[in-house]
Amino acid sequence: MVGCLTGHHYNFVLINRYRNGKDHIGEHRDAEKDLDRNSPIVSISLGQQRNFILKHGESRGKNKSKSIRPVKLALEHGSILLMNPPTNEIWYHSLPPCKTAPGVRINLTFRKIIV
Ligand SMILES: O=C(O)CCC(=O)C(=O)O
Ligand SMILES: [Fe+2]
Repeated sequence: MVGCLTGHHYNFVLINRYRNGKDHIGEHRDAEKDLDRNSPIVSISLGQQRNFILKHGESRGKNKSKSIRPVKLALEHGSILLMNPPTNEIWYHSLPPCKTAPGVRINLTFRKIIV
């Protein structure tokens, strides 16, 4: 299904389970060894809605060289988010804690690894 929707093939799925709003993931770029940089990364969200934040790599920290505003996306149940290349090279992403989110969220990310 994800392959049909996006026109790409994936051979790796990472599943994250966030028990409640305390569980979170800090700013990062996806950096699996041998991740195919030409393939989109597809994220499917199930359960509790949470915010997903994208921060431009040059607009982070004390020595930032640009002032590009972060992008906040509310990932609701059943949503599909595509990070097309080169998004993951340029932007960092995170799922911050959220006090008002009591429920469980499951996230699946489909990726392509060069084998
Ligand atoms: O849960 C999410 O929406 C993001 C997960 C993520 O960034 C990751 O597993 O690398
Ligand atoms: Fe990630």
